[in-house]
Amino acid sequence: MSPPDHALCAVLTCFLIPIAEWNPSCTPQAIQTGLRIRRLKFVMADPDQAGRPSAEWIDQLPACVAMLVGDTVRYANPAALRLLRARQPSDVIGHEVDVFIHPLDLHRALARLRHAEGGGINPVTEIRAYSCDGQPLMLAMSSAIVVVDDERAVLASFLDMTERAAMEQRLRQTDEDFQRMMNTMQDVFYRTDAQGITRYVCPAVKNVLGYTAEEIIGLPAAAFYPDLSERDALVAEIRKYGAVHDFPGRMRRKDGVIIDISISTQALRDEQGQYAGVEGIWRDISERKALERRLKHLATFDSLTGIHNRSSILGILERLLQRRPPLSVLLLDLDYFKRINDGFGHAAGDRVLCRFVQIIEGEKRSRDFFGRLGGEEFLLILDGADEAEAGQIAERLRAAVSAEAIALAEGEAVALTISFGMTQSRSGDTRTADVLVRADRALYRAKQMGRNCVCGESSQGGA
Ligand SMILES: Nc1nc2c(ncn2[C@@H]2O[C@H](COP(=O)(O)OP(=O)(O)OP(=O)(O)O)[C@@H](O)[C@H]2O)c(=O)[nH]1
Repeated sequence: MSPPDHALCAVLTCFLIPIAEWNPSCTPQAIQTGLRIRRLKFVMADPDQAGRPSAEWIDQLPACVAMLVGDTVRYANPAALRLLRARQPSDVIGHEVDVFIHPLDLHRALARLRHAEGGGINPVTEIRAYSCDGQPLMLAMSSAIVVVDDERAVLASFLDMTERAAMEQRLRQTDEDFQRMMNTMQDVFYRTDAQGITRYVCPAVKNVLGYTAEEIIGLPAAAFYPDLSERDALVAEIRKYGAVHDFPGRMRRKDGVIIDISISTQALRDEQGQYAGVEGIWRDISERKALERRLKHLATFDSLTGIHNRSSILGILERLLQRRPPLSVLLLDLDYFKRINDGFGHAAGDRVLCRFVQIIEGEKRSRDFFGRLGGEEFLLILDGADEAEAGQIAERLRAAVSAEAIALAEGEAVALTISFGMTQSRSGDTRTADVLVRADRALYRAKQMGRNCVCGESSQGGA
């Protein structure tokens, strides 16, 4: 094989092998044909006639082939002309090669084309190029020096990589966008496989759980749940509905602290439709949960004394009224409380209120409900207590309060007494007001009778 035969064969083989994979009609036989380079004849004089090789097989090649003499294109096969969007061969043939090469790649490309002085084959390189109508192209080019008709020429073969380059660029861009998004996310994006092993987790996991993504990837997601039944419930829900939104859960941080999270995630399916894991987001909602708990507490409990507030205790009473009697209700009102405020100040009055609540909390039964209706008026619900039992309990509470000299900050102490109005629920009671009106009437009588006593609906009260 002469050197030009060898060179063309090698240059074309660089591309024909991949081309053969794309186009089964391009067989190794076609590559073999490349050995007939000796029979190429080029008409160098007329550009329109130039480059008509006598061997027509080269015109049939799907690979783009061009021949340069000096820097001028002397031959381009139809595939090359199509790629360069030539309307006729003279759009390419007879032109300087630099017309078709991007200025930033020109130096490198020409150096490559001229490089094969030693008779070697230039390895494939990618260059940016232009078609005849100025469209940008990305070409993969290989070349070799050949001698044709005693003239030194460069044989170049190239493939259109424009689509692939654009696709790679899009992929790179998509990947960069994804990484940027992941790096700036506050929430944790994650993916597990069908076995629940964490396959991806974004860097935000460091802020949320205290672990780096590398520490977590490869571990079972279940390892971070303090209660496995919570994770099982999540997975069951995802398998059932395909996705969950704002699913409540908890996770254990690296420092052992349990945090509240919200999970929005969906099931992944493989090509056969089989469950392949989950992909979604955890959001650290510890602050939100703490705020919710705080708001709920504020909405339920009295801020000064910590017991049920008015709406909460009346809600409990309403609920208990639906049940069967016996149910007793005590209305408690501090006696002459205004004098304490006036004599020792409002802050001392607050201290007395708090201590009074502590005494009642300590004396009432654990099943009883105690709440502040407002000011110095309180409600105690004695579930399951009839009139006799309720009377005994009320008397015990009254005695406990009056027995204590309540200490004030200034080293002083004050005596406190309570008046009680007591009533029992009746089968016709449907509204809290029905019960409260009777309790209030009884309390009024207790006040009338000199205070520090318990009055029922019919009783005369006693202290
Ligand atoms: N320190 C304090 N005082 C309160 C609070 N809520 C209501 N009070 C006071 O409770 C007092 C209630 O006075 P009154 O309605 O005259 O009742 P009283 O002095 O207890 O007299 P009787 O109920 O008739 O025995 C008023 O001085 C209110 O300002 C509170 O949260 N803190």
